Amino acid sequence: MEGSNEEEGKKSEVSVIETWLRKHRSLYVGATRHPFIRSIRDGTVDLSSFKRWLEQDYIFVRAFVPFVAGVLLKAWKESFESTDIDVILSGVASLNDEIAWFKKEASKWGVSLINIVPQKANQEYCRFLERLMSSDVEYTVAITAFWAIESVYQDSFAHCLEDDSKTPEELKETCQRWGNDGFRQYCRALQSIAERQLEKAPDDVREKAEAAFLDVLEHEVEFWNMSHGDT
Ligand SMILES: Cc1ncc(CNC=O)c(N)n1
Repeated sequence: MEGSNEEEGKKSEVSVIETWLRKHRSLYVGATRHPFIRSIRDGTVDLSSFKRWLEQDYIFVRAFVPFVAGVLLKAWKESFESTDIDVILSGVASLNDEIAWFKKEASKWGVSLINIVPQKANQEYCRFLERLMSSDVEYTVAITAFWAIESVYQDSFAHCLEDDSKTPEELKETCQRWGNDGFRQYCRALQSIAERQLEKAPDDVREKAEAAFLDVLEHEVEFWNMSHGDT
């Protein structure tokens, strides 16, 4: 019986996020199985591409900190679940380690992190984050984008650590950073917060969140594209 689930107030079996992942499968795969990631996984990665990614990602991560702080602020104002704060705060804490890691990793590769020029794709991605920090963007939309941003990295780098991968030894630590089990669980925690918010959101907010999810995927593809160095 069509619509009976809703009439009885039951949740449909397929979650909102699962529905989106099915609907936008090719874009999701494009963001998580990008040629740059595939090249790490098959060991053919060009080290100048890797270094370019490292420099640009450091800039991105610095801009990501205030974004996550903004999500924290929205959670505090709009959510009645205090555990949301704990999950988001753990994200802030891991960014602190991450920034230290970037500095260490850059020196290992002889890359300088001062005076890096952000490429166009990076600038656009950072501008997108800034727009999401505006107080008129709902917590549901921001937490959905946050989940998507973290999950693309988790899914991409975990792929480079699968049993049959040929990831070069010197890149494994990078892949571990986002591909490890703790990060996977953190992404799942973000996903369940986003899902809970989406289930109770009005249609227009859910549509805005879906648009933000797609924007994240597109920005991630463009971000990986920068590693080619031809933009
Ligand atoms: C472009 C991009 N997207 C997602 C992440 C993962 N989040 C924090 O580290 C990242 N570092 N860079």
